[in-house]
Amino acid sequence: VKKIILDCDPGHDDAVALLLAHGNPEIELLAVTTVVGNQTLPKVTRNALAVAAVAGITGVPFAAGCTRPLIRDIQVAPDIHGESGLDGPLLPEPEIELDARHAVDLIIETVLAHEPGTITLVPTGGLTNIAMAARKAPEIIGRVKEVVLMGGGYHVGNFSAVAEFNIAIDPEAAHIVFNAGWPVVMVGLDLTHQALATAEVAAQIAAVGTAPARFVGELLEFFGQAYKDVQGFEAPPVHDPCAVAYVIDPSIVKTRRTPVDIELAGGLTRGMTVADFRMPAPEDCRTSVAVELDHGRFWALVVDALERIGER
Ligand SMILES: Nc1ccc([C@@H]2N[C@H](CO)[C@@H](O)[C@H]2O)cc1
Ligand SMILES: [Ca+2]
Repeated sequence: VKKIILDCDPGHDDAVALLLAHGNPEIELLAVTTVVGNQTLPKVTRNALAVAAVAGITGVPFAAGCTRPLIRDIQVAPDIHGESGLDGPLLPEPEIELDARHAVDLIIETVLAHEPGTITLVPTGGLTNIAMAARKAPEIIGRVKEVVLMGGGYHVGNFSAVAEFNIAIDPEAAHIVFNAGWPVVMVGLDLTHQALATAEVAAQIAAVGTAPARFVGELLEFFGQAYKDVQGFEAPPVHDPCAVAYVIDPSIVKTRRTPVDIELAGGLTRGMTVADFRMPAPEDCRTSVAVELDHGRFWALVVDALERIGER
């Protein structure tokens, strides 16, 4: 079993990542933390609790984190996720109470409470909480097994020509996370743009025939229309569950060990994850980038998780 902390900004694809983590038997979800990103902190936090209610997630602490990036002003993404951050389906009222701790403290306490090298951090939003945790308690850096994050891209951008949203909204936080010294697997847009929720995928999800599956169907319908209107995609790339899928079964995502650093000063390139593919990768390189997705096995994991969740 792989123990993870999911740090997210739900967000349609964050919601699918949370359901995959909850439904897959290989994953032990130790904590869920929220961070400002797709929408403001109150909205993404409410959305995370709503997804928990849809799937019947209990006994897992949910804590809210940073309300704004370290340096930059808040920049949300209503064009893709809507005003609520999870537009499309009707959102149920929360069924669990938010943990009283700040997300940064929950992350630190959870890592320190478990054996070193047993917890994987899975950030699927901006890296503000993760950076703050590393700064407040540097002793967690050596104890985290690895950071498997959805963010960045070595040949693809969405926030700009060369930068990806999760990195670009808080590049200083990303710089801290990529340079902290723990192993980092960057599941970027080069990979997640292969995770398209095609009509066939939507049909497989609908065939599960449960309320949570219908909820995901409605999420993907809104997400798909937004991606079509705003970014001209025929089918939406469901980014965040790709990071969870890598933790479940690394053979589903081909990676390459490659130095990656974050551009902080550039005009055109601010927030860019600069990957250095020159060979050979330095011996001390602890960052990898995701290159190729097994689309069929990825979506089979998502459908399987929904089947296991059942009617919650
Ligand atoms: N246009 C757009 C903006 C932000 C996101 C969010 N940021 C990441 C993809 O850039 C994912 O985590 C997703 O939740 C997706 C699309
Ligand atoms: Ca996200």
